Amino acid sequence: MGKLIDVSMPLSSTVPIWPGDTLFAYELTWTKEESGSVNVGQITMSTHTGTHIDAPFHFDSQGERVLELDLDLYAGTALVVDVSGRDCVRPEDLESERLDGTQRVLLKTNSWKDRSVFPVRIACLHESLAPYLFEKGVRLIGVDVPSVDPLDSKELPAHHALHGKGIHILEGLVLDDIEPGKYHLMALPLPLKEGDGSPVRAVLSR
Ligand SMILES: Nc1ccccc1C(=O)C[C@H](N)C(=O)O
Ligand SMILES: [Zn+2]
Ligand SMILES: [Zn+2]
Repeated sequence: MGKLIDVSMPLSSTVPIWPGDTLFAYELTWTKEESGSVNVGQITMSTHTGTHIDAPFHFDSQGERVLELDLDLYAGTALVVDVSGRDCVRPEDLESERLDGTQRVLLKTNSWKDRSVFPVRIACLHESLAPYLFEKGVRLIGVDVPSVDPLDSKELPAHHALHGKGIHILEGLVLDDIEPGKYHLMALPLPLKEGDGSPVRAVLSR
Protein backbone atom coordinates (compact mmCIF):
# COMPACT_ATOMS: atom_id res chain seq x y z
CA MET A 1 0.00 0.00 0.00
CA GLY A 2 1.32 3.47 -0.94
CA LYS A 3 1.55 6.57 1.20
CA LEU A 4 -1.69 7.70 2.83
CA ILE A 5 -3.40 10.77 1.33
CA ASP A 6 -5.53 12.73 3.80
CA VAL A 7 -8.98 13.54 2.37
CA SER A 8 -10.43 14.95 5.62
CA MET A 9 -11.35 18.51 6.59
CA PRO A 10 -9.22 19.91 9.45
CA LEU A 11 -11.24 20.40 12.65
CA SER A 12 -10.88 23.81 14.29
CA SER A 13 -13.11 26.67 15.45
CA THR A 14 -13.25 27.86 11.82
CA VAL A 15 -14.63 24.62 10.34
CA PRO A 16 -17.97 25.50 8.67
CA ILE A 17 -20.97 23.86 10.32
CA TRP A 18 -24.56 23.20 9.33
CA PRO A 19 -26.49 26.48 9.98
CA GLY A 20 -27.56 26.61 13.63
CA ASP A 21 -25.70 23.43 14.62
CA THR A 22 -23.15 23.22 17.46
CA LEU A 23 -19.91 25.11 16.79
CA PHE A 24 -16.70 23.12 16.92
CA ALA A 25 -14.61 24.01 19.97
CA TYR A 26 -11.36 22.68 21.36
CA GLU A 27 -10.09 23.99 24.66
CA LEU A 28 -7.79 22.98 27.42
CA THR A 29 -9.51 21.77 30.57
CA TRP A 30 -6.17 22.03 32.34
CA THR A 31 -2.91 23.50 31.12
CA LYS A 32 0.36 21.81 32.02
CA GLU A 33 0.95 24.58 34.53
CA GLU A 34 -2.47 24.03 36.17
CA SER A 35 -2.28 20.23 36.35
CA GLY A 36 1.40 20.17 37.17
CA SER A 37 1.97 17.42 34.56
CA VAL A 38 0.01 17.59 31.31
CA ASN A 39 -2.18 19.63 28.93
CA VAL A 40 -5.67 18.04 28.80
CA GLY A 41 -8.12 19.10 26.11
CA GLN A 42 -11.83 18.78 25.49
CA ILE A 43 -13.84 19.02 22.29
CA THR A 44 -17.43 20.07 21.63
CA MET A 45 -18.87 19.38 18.20
CA SER A 46 -21.83 18.25 16.17
CA THR A 47 -21.46 14.67 14.96
CA HIS A 48 -21.99 16.06 11.39
CA THR A 49 -18.92 18.29 11.33
CA GLY A 50 -16.37 18.20 8.53
CA THR A 51 -15.67 14.76 7.10
CA HIS A 52 -18.13 12.38 8.75
CA ILE A 53 -20.40 9.40 8.34
CA ASP A 54 -24.18 9.30 8.86
CA ALA A 55 -25.54 6.36 10.85
CA PRO A 56 -29.06 5.41 9.70
CA PHE A 57 -30.33 6.67 13.11
CA HIS A 58 -29.54 10.22 11.87
CA PHE A 59 -32.63 10.15 9.63
CA ASP A 60 -34.47 7.02 10.85
CA SER A 61 -35.24 6.75 14.59
CA GLN A 62 -35.28 2.94 14.25
CA GLY A 63 -32.00 2.92 12.33
CA GLU A 64 -28.60 1.60 13.44
CA ARG A 65 -26.35 3.69 15.68
CA VAL A 66 -22.68 4.24 14.91
CA LEU A 67 -21.27 1.41 17.06
CA GLU A 68 -23.60 -1.09 15.35
CA LEU A 69 -22.23 -0.31 11.88
CA ASP A 70 -20.06 -2.84 10.06
CA LEU A 71 -16.51 -1.42 10.07
CA ASP A 72 -15.74 -3.17 6.78
CA LEU A 73 -18.00 -0.62 5.05
CA TYR A 74 -15.43 2.06 5.77
CA ALA A 75 -12.20 0.30 4.77
CA GLY A 76 -11.39 -1.22 1.40
CA THR A 77 -11.31 -0.59 -2.31
CA ALA A 78 -12.98 2.63 -3.46
CA LEU A 79 -13.51 4.19 -6.87
CA VAL A 80 -13.22 7.99 -7.14
CA VAL A 81 -15.50 9.26 -9.92
CA ASP A 82 -15.56 12.79 -11.36
CA VAL A 83 -19.17 14.02 -11.63
CA SER A 84 -18.37 17.73 -11.55
CA GLY A 85 -20.77 20.03 -13.37
CA ARG A 86 -23.90 18.00 -12.52
CA ASP A 87 -26.64 19.63 -10.41
CA CYS A 88 -28.01 16.27 -9.43
CA VAL A 89 -26.06 13.07 -10.02
CA ARG A 90 -28.08 10.38 -11.85
CA PRO A 91 -27.32 6.81 -12.95
CA GLU A 92 -26.54 7.94 -16.52
CA ASP A 93 -23.69 10.07 -15.14
CA LEU A 94 -22.01 6.88 -13.93
CA GLU A 95 -22.73 4.68 -16.96
CA SER A 96 -19.23 5.00 -18.41
CA GLU A 97 -17.63 3.95 -15.10
CA ARG A 98 -16.55 0.43 -14.25
CA LEU A 99 -18.50 0.16 -11.02
CA ASP A 100 -18.95 -3.60 -10.89
CA GLY A 101 -17.10 -5.12 -7.97
CA THR A 102 -16.49 -1.74 -6.31
CA GLN A 103 -18.11 -1.71 -2.89
CA ARG A 104 -17.24 1.96 -2.29
CA VAL A 105 -17.76 4.89 -4.66
CA LEU A 106 -16.56 8.43 -3.90
CA LEU A 107 -18.17 11.17 -6.00
CA LYS A 108 -16.13 14.23 -6.81
CA THR A 109 -18.79 16.90 -7.45
CA ASN A 110 -16.43 19.87 -7.00
CA SER A 111 -19.51 21.85 -5.91
CA TRP A 112 -18.18 23.11 -2.54
CA LYS A 113 -15.63 25.61 -3.77
CA ASP A 114 -14.92 27.69 -0.65
CA ARG A 115 -14.30 25.33 2.28
CA SER A 116 -14.06 28.25 4.71
CA VAL A 117 -17.84 28.79 4.59
CA PHE A 118 -20.86 26.46 4.62
CA PRO A 119 -22.09 26.15 1.02
CA VAL A 120 -25.31 27.78 -0.22
CA ARG A 121 -25.89 25.25 -2.98
CA ILE A 122 -24.37 21.84 -3.62
CA ALA A 123 -24.71 19.04 -6.13
CA CYS A 124 -27.01 16.33 -4.82
CA LEU A 125 -27.71 12.70 -5.59
CA HIS A 126 -30.90 11.67 -7.39
CA GLU A 127 -32.78 8.98 -5.47
CA SER A 128 -32.67 6.70 -8.55
CA LEU A 129 -28.94 6.36 -7.89
CA ALA A 130 -29.68 4.07 -4.92
CA PRO A 131 -31.15 1.06 -6.83
CA TYR A 132 -28.53 1.53 -9.57
CA LEU A 133 -25.61 1.45 -7.10
CA PHE A 134 -27.20 -1.45 -5.23
CA GLU A 135 -27.32 -3.49 -8.46
CA LYS A 136 -23.61 -2.81 -8.94
CA GLY A 137 -22.84 -4.08 -5.42
CA VAL A 138 -21.95 -0.68 -3.93
CA ARG A 139 -22.28 -0.50 -0.12
CA LEU A 140 -20.81 2.93 0.64
CA ILE A 141 -21.21 6.24 -1.17
CA GLY A 142 -18.93 9.18 -0.36
CA VAL A 143 -19.40 12.82 -1.38
CA ASP A 144 -17.30 16.02 -1.20
CA VAL A 145 -20.24 18.06 0.14
CA PRO A 146 -22.04 18.22 3.54
CA SER A 147 -25.08 16.25 2.37
CA VAL A 148 -26.26 13.81 -0.31
CA ASP A 149 -29.54 15.77 -0.49
CA PRO A 150 -30.18 19.47 -1.23
CA LEU A 151 -29.34 21.58 1.83
CA ASP A 152 -32.96 22.70 2.35
CA SER A 153 -34.47 19.22 2.00
CA LYS A 154 -36.59 17.92 4.90
CA GLU A 155 -37.67 14.68 3.20
CA LEU A 156 -34.05 13.64 2.45
CA PRO A 157 -34.97 11.40 -0.52
CA ALA A 158 -31.38 10.37 -1.29
CA HIS A 159 -30.56 9.54 2.36
CA HIS A 160 -33.67 7.35 2.61
CA ALA A 161 -33.30 5.72 -0.82
CA LEU A 162 -29.66 4.81 -0.11
CA HIS A 163 -30.54 3.50 3.35
CA GLY A 164 -33.38 1.46 1.81
CA LYS A 165 -30.77 -0.32 -0.33
CA GLY A 166 -28.31 -0.76 2.54
CA ILE A 167 -25.87 1.83 1.11
CA HIS A 168 -24.07 3.83 3.80
CA ILE A 169 -23.12 7.51 3.60
CA LEU A 170 -19.81 9.37 3.98
CA GLU A 171 -19.94 13.18 3.65
CA GLY A 172 -17.55 16.15 3.54
CA LEU A 173 -14.59 14.47 1.79
CA VAL A 174 -11.86 16.69 0.32
CA LEU A 175 -11.29 15.30 -3.17
CA ASP A 176 -10.00 18.45 -4.95
CA ASP A 177 -6.52 17.01 -5.58
CA ILE A 178 -7.59 13.40 -6.12
CA GLU A 179 -7.42 11.97 -9.63
CA PRO A 180 -10.39 9.74 -10.51
CA GLY A 181 -9.60 6.05 -10.25
CA LYS A 182 -9.23 3.12 -7.92
CA TYR A 183 -7.90 3.58 -4.37
CA HIS A 184 -7.90 1.99 -0.97
CA LEU A 185 -10.10 3.95 1.47
CA MET A 186 -10.05 4.06 5.24
CA ALA A 187 -12.57 6.27 7.07
CA LEU A 188 -13.38 4.64 10.38
CA PRO A 189 -16.03 6.17 12.66
CA LEU A 190 -15.43 6.61 16.39
CA PRO A 191 -17.00 3.88 18.55
CA LEU A 192 -19.93 6.10 19.57
CA LYS A 193 -22.42 3.68 21.10
CA GLU A 194 -25.51 5.82 20.59
CA GLY A 195 -24.16 8.01 17.81
CA ASP A 196 -26.25 9.28 14.89
CA GLY A 197 -23.05 10.11 13.04
CA SER A 198 -19.32 10.40 13.62
CA PRO A 199 -16.37 12.41 12.40
CA VAL A 200 -13.83 10.27 10.54
CA ARG A 201 -10.22 10.64 9.47
CA ALA A 202 -10.58 9.66 5.83
CA VAL A 203 -7.49 8.57 3.93
CA LEU A 204 -6.85 7.14 0.48
CA SER A 205 -3.90 5.15 -0.81
CA ARG A 206 -3.10 3.67 -4.19
N1 LIG B 1 -26.35 18.80 11.05
C1 LIG B 1 -27.63 19.12 10.79
C2 LIG B 1 -28.28 20.03 11.61
C3 LIG B 1 -29.59 20.35 11.40
C4 LIG B 1 -30.25 19.79 10.34
C5 LIG B 1 -29.65 18.90 9.51
C6 LIG B 1 -28.34 18.54 9.72
C7 LIG B 1 -27.68 17.57 8.87
O1 LIG B 1 -26.53 17.31 9.00
C8 LIG B 1 -28.49 16.90 7.86
C9 LIG B 1 -27.84 16.51 6.63
N2 LIG B 1 -28.88 16.02 5.80
C10 LIG B 1 -26.80 15.46 6.57
O2 LIG B 1 -26.62 15.11 5.47
O3 LIG B 1 -26.21 14.88 7.45
ZN1 LIG C 1 -24.21 14.02 8.03
ZN1 LIG D 1 -26.27 13.19 5.55
